[in-house]
Amino acid sequence: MKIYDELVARGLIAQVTDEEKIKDIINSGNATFYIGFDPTADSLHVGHFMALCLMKRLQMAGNKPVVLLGGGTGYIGDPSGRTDLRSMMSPETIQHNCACFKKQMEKFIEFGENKAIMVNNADWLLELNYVELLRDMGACFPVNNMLRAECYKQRLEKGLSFLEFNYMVMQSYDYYYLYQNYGCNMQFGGDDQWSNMLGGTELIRRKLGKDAYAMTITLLKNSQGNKMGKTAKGAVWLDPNKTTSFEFYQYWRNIGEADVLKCIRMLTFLPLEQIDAMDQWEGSQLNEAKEVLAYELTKLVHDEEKAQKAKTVYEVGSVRE
Ligand SMILES: N[C@@H](Cc1ccc(O)cc1)C(=O)O
Repeated sequence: MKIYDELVARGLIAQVTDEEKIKDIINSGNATFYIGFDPTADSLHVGHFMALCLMKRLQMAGNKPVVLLGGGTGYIGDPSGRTDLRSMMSPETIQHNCACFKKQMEKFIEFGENKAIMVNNADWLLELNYVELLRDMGACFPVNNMLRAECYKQRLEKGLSFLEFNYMVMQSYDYYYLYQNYGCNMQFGGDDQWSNMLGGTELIRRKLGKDAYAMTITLLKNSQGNKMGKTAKGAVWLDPNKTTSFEFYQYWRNIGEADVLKCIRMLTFLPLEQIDAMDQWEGSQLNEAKEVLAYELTKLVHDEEKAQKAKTVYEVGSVRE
């Protein structure tokens, strides 16, 4: 099975700009694609993990990943899909968080010559000149379209500042910059990023007369429609100092029966045939499926030994209860 069909079968694709083209490009390993990560905390979380896994899947199919750290966009803060106003981060916090992200990402993605590359948009965004940017790019952003963008929907009722409204321009500029400097022809991101990504493809089309593509990943939601990867204590982090390997294991081991196969499909690297066979499982077998999910993910994020240990501790705990 080619990579595009695998992504479909795993339920990972939400929206695409041009299905046939994207299919063609990623199946033949001709994409140089990027995903941006804003340094909003000092650790990556489950949503980031999904994006990194997607990068890995595409890299395994011969495509070239560009990881973009949002050391520049972090100065603004993406309002997409958020109801609340983000607090502004200091330059020190932004840099610290970028360094934390970098360290964690190196565990998942192979960087180096002919492998993945990492860039930081602080390198080009922070030196932009305001008037020059407005003259160069401003005409490519129809405000009437921007105001209709899905990502601002909730904000238009509650208030959207000019600062946040400009976020889309920055992300679009990134794509335009990476297209020109790295031959980047595709952008991936969470489904809440769709409008920002279209801003970029449109900018490239208007400024350069070229086609560039965008695809979003399905947001991980449970059967009740709530975003997954959150506990009462907050996000499920990848940093073992913030979420221990046991807590991480426990989170996945305790998810709802209705969600377990979907998560295995979307998040693990187990072969699809093996997952399809689990589709018929019911009752106590679903417990076994949860064990598979928790084990596989703990192994990927932490390591095999930690996964084994968490599994044992969990079993002992549930026998005692
Ligand atoms: N806006 C993205 C991060 C991002 C930043 C810069 C980009 O060019 C692309 C993506 C997010 O909040 O998840």
